[in-house]
Amino acid sequence: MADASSPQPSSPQPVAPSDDQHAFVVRQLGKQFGPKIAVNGIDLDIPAGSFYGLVGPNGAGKTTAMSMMTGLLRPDHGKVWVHGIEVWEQPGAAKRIMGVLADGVRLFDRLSGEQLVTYSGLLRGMDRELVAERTRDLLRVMDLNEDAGKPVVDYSAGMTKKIALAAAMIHVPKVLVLDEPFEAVDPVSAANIRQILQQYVASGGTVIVSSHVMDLVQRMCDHVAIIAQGNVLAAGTVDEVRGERSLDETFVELVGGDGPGEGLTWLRT
Ligand SMILES: Nc1ncnc2c1ncn2[C@@H]1O[C@H](COP(=O)(O)OP(=O)(O)OP(=O)(O)O)[C@@H](O)[C@H]1O
Repeated sequence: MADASSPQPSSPQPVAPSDDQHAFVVRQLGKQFGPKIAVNGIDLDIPAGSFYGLVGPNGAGKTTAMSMMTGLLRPDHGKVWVHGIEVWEQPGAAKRIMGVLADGVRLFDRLSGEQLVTYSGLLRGMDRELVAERTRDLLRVMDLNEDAGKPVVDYSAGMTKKIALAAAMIHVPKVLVLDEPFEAVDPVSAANIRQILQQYVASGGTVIVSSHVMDLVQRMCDHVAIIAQGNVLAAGTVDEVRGERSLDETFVELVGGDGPGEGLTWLRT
């Protein structure tokens, strides 16, 4: 029996990373909404220069985790460092080195696409001419030139995703955190965006994407974490996580793919 006078093992304390090898270090990060534990004290180590996929079923806690990692949603507990900067201690410094495509966060959608991207650059304190030059490039690669003058509120879902992505990139952050960047985006634009992100990673940047599309994550990412019910079930390089199987098979096995049983017996024609 443990001696009551001897020191008791304390719960693991978040430890600040002392190196710059990690874009993100996440320790014991948690969030609860009423009775629902959305994120259950997760740990993640995201190497600098990696293309990192966060995958999980609907409601797994991906958006909640990403929001806490990027300073958009205050955690109940735990800590996050981005390139060694503690996000909730130094939010200004942390946000300066991040570009974020958030899910469900309202944009200034009365602005035109061009104005929105320009505004993002100017808010970051960038030089006006540089902003104009990069805005032109971003609108071109996102295939939004023709709609540059249209209010974002009138954009389609895919166009809105692309303009928000452009706004997240204009200041050349060290880390891009993108929640479902390809959702609703057409295949040609998605291929362009993938190529841009791959070049960005090759130049030393880090990309973290959430996605439900396992095939895409397997092809595009070098690291992956599988999240379900607020817990990290597996994390590492894509090859470590999937082993001999496809990522899709690993995902279904880890997350549980019993299927709907008899399904909807009445939905027959
Ligand atoms: N603001 C909120 N209030 C109450 N519950 C919330 C809130 N945000 C998220 N949740 C709940 O937390 C859980 C995790 O949600 P989250 O949006 O993080 O999942 P997700 O993995 O991003 O899902 P999806 O892939 O469907 O976007 C869900 O059960 C969701 O209903």
